[in-house]
Amino acid sequence: MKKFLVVEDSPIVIKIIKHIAKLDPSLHFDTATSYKEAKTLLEDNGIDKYLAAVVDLNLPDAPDGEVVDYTLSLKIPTIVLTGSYDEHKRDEMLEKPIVDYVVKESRFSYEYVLKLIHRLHKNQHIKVLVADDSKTSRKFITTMLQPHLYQVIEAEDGQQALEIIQKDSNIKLLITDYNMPVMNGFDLVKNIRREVDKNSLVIIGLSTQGSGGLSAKFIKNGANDFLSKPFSHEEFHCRILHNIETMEHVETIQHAAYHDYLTDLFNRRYFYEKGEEALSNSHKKGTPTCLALIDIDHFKKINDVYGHDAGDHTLKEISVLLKQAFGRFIFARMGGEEFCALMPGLDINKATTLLENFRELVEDHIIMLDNTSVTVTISAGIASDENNSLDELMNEADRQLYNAKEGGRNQICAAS
Ligand SMILES: Nc1nc2c(ncn2[C@@H]2O[C@H](COP(=O)(O)OP(=O)(O)OP(=O)(O)O)[C@@H](O)[C@H]2O)c(=O)[nH]1
Repeated sequence: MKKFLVVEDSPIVIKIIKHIAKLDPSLHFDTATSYKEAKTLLEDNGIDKYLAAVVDLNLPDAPDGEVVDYTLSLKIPTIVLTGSYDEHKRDEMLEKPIVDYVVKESRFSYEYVLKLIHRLHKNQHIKVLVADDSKTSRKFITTMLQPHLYQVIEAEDGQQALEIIQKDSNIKLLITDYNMPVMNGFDLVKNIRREVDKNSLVIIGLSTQGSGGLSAKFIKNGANDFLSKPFSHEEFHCRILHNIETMEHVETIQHAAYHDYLTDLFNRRYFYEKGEEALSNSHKKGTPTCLALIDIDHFKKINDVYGHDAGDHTLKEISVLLKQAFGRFIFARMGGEEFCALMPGLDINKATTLLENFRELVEDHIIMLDNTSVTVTISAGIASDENNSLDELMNEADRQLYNAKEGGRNQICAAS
């Protein structure tokens, strides 16, 4: 992560920021104790070195927030961190395109500033679409989003917005007006929700106050939230932040629910959910499908001889090879040293060839441990689909895996 710049003359404040930032190894910052020093630092290092600036309003050579104007003039996202709460000053600052205005009240204020820095870092990868037929309104919203480093795209009507979203799955937030030509905001939301759910794209509707429950209608049509015009700088950003963070939390939970903690491969739950779906599609289309159960041979020995950490490392290495070999299929760590792959489109001959290649890949792969290196082998059982259920395929593959183990391991057995 890029560095941030702290412009602050109080040694105590610098010490607190240093202390809190130390707890997070991804955070790095430079300090300047005056306007002059900040200027020299930015001229010497270049503005691209900094993600953002955290600026005190009252410095010996800049007593009235002059550094804020300076960093903003360089288009550096600027967070004001001030010791005094002055309502007038605060309103004056929030008129400028600053990221936020934070009062040094407690440890939480500093933690909040560092959270903002992380947010700015993440925002760089978030695409936002602003749909409004009024150029002035679009510009107004874009101007509020840009200091927060979002990638902003604009659309002039609902139809244009829909087409942009259909083409670009990286758009994570849509801010849309209601009244637009060609397609209005409600129809836009309804159309989007046929394809993209609330956890993949946040939609915030814009409604004008006194316009007869537009906000509720937006939500009923599938928007995550709404903003009533006119809204304040802080309300705008709080709503956006709240919704984006909720989406990110859901993403984290979904990832944890479907992935194995050690290897980050998909887990049994994912395999059964996606596998049933894929198998039923294959049955409908009449395409062949094979299922392989793969098991590392004598894995217990790795743990016993080299320790549990070496065992974990081996599982991770084999998982990387699995991703390479089965990346286009549905595959998962089912538990322990057992993996499973469902291969729609492959008949038994093609599946056997793929598994044979994988067996050789594993056999030839050298796993580096702390003081030594090892190789392992795998055995696998393959079952082919003859309108069988996933459980039946699994049982047959398990019988074939048993044969492979009994036959001396390091081999593939397939149901004929
Ligand atoms: N390090 C590590 N070991 C694990 C993990 N999950 C399961 N194991 C170990 O995997 C070993 C599996 O041993 P067995 O079922 O006897 O199988 P094996 O030694 O591979 O022998 P065969 O399958 O018959 O070739 C056990 O010792 C488990 O403790 C894990 O996440 N990490």
